[in-house]
Amino acid sequence: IWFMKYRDYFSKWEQEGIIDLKHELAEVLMLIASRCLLGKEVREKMFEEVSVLINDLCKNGMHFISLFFPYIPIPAHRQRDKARAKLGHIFHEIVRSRKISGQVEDDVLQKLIDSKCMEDGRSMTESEITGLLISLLFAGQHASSSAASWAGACLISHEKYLAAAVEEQQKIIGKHGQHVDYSILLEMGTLHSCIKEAIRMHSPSAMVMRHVKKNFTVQTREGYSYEIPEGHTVATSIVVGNQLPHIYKDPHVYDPYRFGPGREEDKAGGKFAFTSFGGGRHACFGEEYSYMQIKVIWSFLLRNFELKMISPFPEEEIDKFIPGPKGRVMVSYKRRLLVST
Ligand code: HEM
Repeated sequence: IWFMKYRDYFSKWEQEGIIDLKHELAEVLMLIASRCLLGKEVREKMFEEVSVLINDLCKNGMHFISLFFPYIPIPAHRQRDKARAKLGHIFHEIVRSRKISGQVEDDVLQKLIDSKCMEDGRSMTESEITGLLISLLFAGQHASSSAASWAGACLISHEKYLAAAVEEQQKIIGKHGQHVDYSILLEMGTLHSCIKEAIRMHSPSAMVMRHVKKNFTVQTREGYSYEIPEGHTVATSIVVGNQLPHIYKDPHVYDPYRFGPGREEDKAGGKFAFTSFGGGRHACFGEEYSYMQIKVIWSFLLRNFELKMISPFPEEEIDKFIPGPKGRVMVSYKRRLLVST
């Protein structure tokens, strides 16, 4: 499904041209989210409307200030709340109409409708389903779109790794032709490392937070001890963690081979060395899904287009808690069809 969606989407590109990579990837990922998460009602009848509302939600609800003061009355929060209310109304209606008509679909929305509460076996209410669906979209779509853009910006700007990723695609085409499936995606080790390195350097999530349920002690590498009392909230910076020089050699250098055989700096660094997807019981459950969809996009683009970055390498959106590349990421493209080596 993903491969077909991407092929359809990118078929509207001309023989050659210039695009804003960030905008294109956000659009195509929204299409995928609407196919896999939201269901055919949104896809067929209200894709435009829902895309605009989700964009409003992401644009206005991702400021750092929202993390600490989520209800502070600022214009961005008013826009966010308006979009959330409208989305709530739309999903409420969809869930209600599926329940009344008995219509069953193969999507995440249906899984939520059919699920039962572990504690008392009851079904979820329409407003609980709506809330979960929106938080899934919020958690997934925006982070994946940021990661896919960073992955592209890093790849296109580093000729050595771009060439290695293209060569890997050529070898895979030699083995499997243009067909791509789950097991073929697993063979794309170089592309996987290029994406992972972009996510390490430009993590879509800035920090992970936990509420302390029991006192505990933290021991630092320098030998200092800190008591963390129950009731406190602790936060760890993913950005700092992913750049620690005792774990990552030359952490500011884009070097996808650091994850490869013989180095595996993330694994050698211990369980929590790579925290872009968090860790422990509440680690991101969309990690594998994200890598898969970003690999499908980038294998498709590498096979079908020659790409060149024509704007400067983007800065981070430091005022957002899911930071993407700041401004537009302008890329020129030319169609090609990659063949095996
Ligand atoms: C590159 C893309 C993504 C990144 C970088 C990312 C990152 C994160 C991070 C850092 C957390 C917090 C983990 C923690 O507190 O330990 C998280 C949680 C979560 N993510 Fe993702 N995420 C991505 C994509 C997705 C996708 C595609 C989905 C769903 C389709 C998703 C669903 C979730 C959910 C539901 C949680 C909450 C888990 C819990 O609290 O138990 N994420 N994600």
